[in-house]
Amino acid sequence: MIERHFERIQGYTGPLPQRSTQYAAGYDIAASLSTIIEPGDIKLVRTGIKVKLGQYEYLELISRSSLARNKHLVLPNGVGIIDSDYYGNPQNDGEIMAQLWNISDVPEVVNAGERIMQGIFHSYMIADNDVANGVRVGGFGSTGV
Ligand SMILES: O=c1ccn([C@H]2C[C@H](O)[C@@H](COP(=O)(O)OP(=O)(O)OP(=O)(O)O)O2)c(=O)[nH]1
Repeated sequence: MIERHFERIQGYTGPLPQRSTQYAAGYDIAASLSTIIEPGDIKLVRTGIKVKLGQYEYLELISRSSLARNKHLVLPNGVGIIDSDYYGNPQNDGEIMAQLWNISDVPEVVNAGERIMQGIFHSYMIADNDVANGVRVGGFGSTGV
């Protein structure tokens, strides 16, 4: 059986991500800490959540469309990819981080408990001649420039 589920990072007591309707594709993910993002700044917002994935699976992290409309916060990288080997990494235990860019000219506040992202499970394929054998130690540039 493939294990695929969300877990809390140690110390976080908030809710686990949920889908809001029977046919929603995305699991809504909330900020775990209130964060102020200054105009033009990009910040990593904590979620308190990690995700256990099966082999050849990833979680696609997309912002909720209301976030851009209501708060002028967007993902500068378009989408975030949460790799299965990010789970439990020695740097931050695999905490899912929302990388948010304030495109307005006023400071914007993300409140703890506010649903900001959605996570969608996907599977992927690899090439026949794939030789990758590195071990992930973190995220956000941990494998080099
Ligand atoms: O929005 C994001 C994007 C990435 N990550 C985490 C999970 C992912 O598995 C890891 C690496 O992401 P990515 O491969 O996109 O970043 P990179 O800049 O290539 O860094 P690395 O060298 O660590 O792979 O960082 C997040 O928490 N949120």
